[in-house]
Amino acid sequence: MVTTVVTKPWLVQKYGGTSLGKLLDNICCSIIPQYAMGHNLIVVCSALSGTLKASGTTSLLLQCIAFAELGVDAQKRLIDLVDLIRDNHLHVLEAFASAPTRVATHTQLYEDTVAGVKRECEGLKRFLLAAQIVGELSPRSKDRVIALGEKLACMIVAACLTSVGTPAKPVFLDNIISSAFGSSIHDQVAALERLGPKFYHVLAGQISGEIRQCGQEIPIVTGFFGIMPDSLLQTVGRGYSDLCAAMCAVAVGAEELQIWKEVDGIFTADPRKVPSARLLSTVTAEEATELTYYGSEVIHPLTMDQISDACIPLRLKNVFKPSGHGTIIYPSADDSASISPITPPSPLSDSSEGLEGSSRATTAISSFMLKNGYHGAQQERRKPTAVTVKDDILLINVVCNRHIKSQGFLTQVFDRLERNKIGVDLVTTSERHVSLAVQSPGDPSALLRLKEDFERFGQVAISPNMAIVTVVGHKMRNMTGVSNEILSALASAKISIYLTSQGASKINISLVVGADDALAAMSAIHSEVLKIPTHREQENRFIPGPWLY
Ligand SMILES: Nc1ncnc2c1ncn2[C@@H]1O[C@H](COP(=O)(O)OP(=O)(O)O)[C@@H](O)[C@H]1O
Ligand SMILES: N[C@@H](CC(=O)OP(=O)(O)O)C(=O)O
Repeated sequence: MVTTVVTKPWLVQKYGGTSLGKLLDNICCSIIPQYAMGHNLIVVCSALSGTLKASGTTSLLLQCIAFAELGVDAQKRLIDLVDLIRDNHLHVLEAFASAPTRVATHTQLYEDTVAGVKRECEGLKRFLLAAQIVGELSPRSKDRVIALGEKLACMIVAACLTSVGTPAKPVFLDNIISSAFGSSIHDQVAALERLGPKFYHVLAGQISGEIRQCGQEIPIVTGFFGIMPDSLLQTVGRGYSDLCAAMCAVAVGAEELQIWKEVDGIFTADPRKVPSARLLSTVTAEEATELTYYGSEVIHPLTMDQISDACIPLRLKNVFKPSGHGTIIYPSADDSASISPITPPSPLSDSSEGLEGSSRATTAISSFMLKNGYHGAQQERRKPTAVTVKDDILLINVVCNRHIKSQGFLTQVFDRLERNKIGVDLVTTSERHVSLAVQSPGDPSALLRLKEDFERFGQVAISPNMAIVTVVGHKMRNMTGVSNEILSALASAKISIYLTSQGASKINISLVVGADDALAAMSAIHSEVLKIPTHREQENRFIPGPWLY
C-alpha cells in the first residue's frame, strides 16, 4: 500500500504591536489556532503597544535610551520607565490568564512567563544603569535595548497560545546576524553590497534553521532580527518586523505572507483622513511600494523586495475582521492570475463591525472579479489607484550663480545633502535652478549647515510646512490626460502647487503643496481624479458598488 504524506503549506503571519496590544485574546484563541489547522504556521510579533504605537514598548525603550544618555541625573526616571514596561507586559499576561473562559491548567506556564518577563526587565535595568554612568550607548547597544520589546511580546504570545492548547515556542533572532556572519560581520556585510538584497537572503537562510528547530510547536518569532553593524533602527528604521516577516516567508517558501493590522487593507486614500476611501482588493507590488514610501505607511518599504523576488504574495488583513479578504499584493502583475491566494478558514468571526469597508462585500466582489475574468492586479484600471500624503516636508529652492558650471552644480548639491544626511523625496531642475522636496531633518542644525553649504552656489530659499501629495496607479503613464485632471482638481480647490514631478516612476505623479492644503488636495484628487464620490454625494444619489476595486 502506498501512503502519501501531505505536507501542509507554510504560512507566515505578522502581528503589529497595536494589534497584539488590543486583541491578544482573539489572535491567540481564534485566528492563530484556526489557520494552524491547515498550515505550517510561523508567527512574527512586533513589540506590544497599548492604543498607539507612539506610546508602545519600542517608543518607551527609545525613551529609556534617552534617559541613559542623560546620565545619572535621570536615574529615577529610567528605573520608573523600565518598571512601567515590565508592568505593562505583566498586565497583558494577567488579563489573558484571568479571562473567564480560561481553564486554570497552566498556572506553572504563566508563573514561568511572569518570572521571565521580570528577569529580562531587571537585566535591562542593570544594563542601562551601567550605561548611565558612561552617559552614552553605542548603536549596537541601542539595538540590544530595542530587541527586548519583541522578545517580551514573543514570550507572552507563546505562553498564551500554549495555554489554550496551541503549542508554541518563542524564537529570538537577536543574535541571528552574528550567527550568520560570525565575528567578521563588518567585512562580510560590506562584501554583500552593504546590506543589499543578498544580505537579507543570507539572513533568511539562517532564520530557516531556527524555525525548523521548533518541530511541532508554532515558532513565535521576534520581529527584531539583529544587532546591525550600523544599528537596525538606522539601517531599516521603525516598522522593521514587516521585513523580518518577509525574510521568514522567504526562508520557508511560504504560500502567503499575511500582515495583520487594524485596517482592512490598502485603501484608495488614508481611510482615517478621507472617509469615502475604498478598500482595494489587489494592488501591484510597485503600487504598494510607492504608496508606502509616499506616506501610506501600511507596510515597511523593504518588505516587498524580499517577497517579490521569491514570488510570494502578501496579504494585509484586519485583526478586527479576520474573515475579510483584505488586500492582496501580488509579487508582479503577471502573477495575479497564476497564484491562488489562501482562503480564510471558516468560521472566523469578526470582533468589530465599526471600521470602514465591508469584508463580506469585498469577498463577494473578488469572486465576481475572478468569475468575470478580472485577475487581480492584471485588471487594468482606467483611473489611478490611490492617493497619499507625506507630511513634514521642506521645499528648498536654489538658484545657482552664473559663474558656476551647470553640469557640476547638481553633483555638488547632492554631495551636500549626503554630507548632512538629508534624504530627498523629489527633485526638479532647469539649467540654473533646482527645487528639492526633502524630509524635515530631526536635527535643525543639519538644515542650517545645509543652507550655508548651498549659499556658496547661489540664492537659497527654504519653505517649511510643506507636504507631498502622490497619485499612484499601475500603468498610469498610459492614462492620457491624468496629469491635466490632477492639476484641474487642485485648481478648482484653489490649491497652489510648488513643485510637480512625473517621469522617474511610471506609476507615480507627485506634487508639493502647503501642509495646510494637503488634506484638501488629497480629497479633491480622490473625488475628481479617482472619481470616488464623497460621502455627501453618496448620500444624495444611488452609487452602485461600492466595493468593485
Ligand atoms: N492608503 C491607505 N490604506 C490604508 N491605511 C492607510 C493608508 N494610508 C495611510 N494609512 C494609515 O496606515 C495605518 C496602518 O494601520 P495600523 O494597523 O494602525 O498600523 P500598525 O500595524 O503599524 O500599528 C492606519 O493608521 C491608516 O490610517
Ligand atoms: N516594534 C517596532 C517594529 C515594528 O515593526 O512595529 P509595528 O509592527 O508595530 O509597526 C516599532 O515600533 O517600530
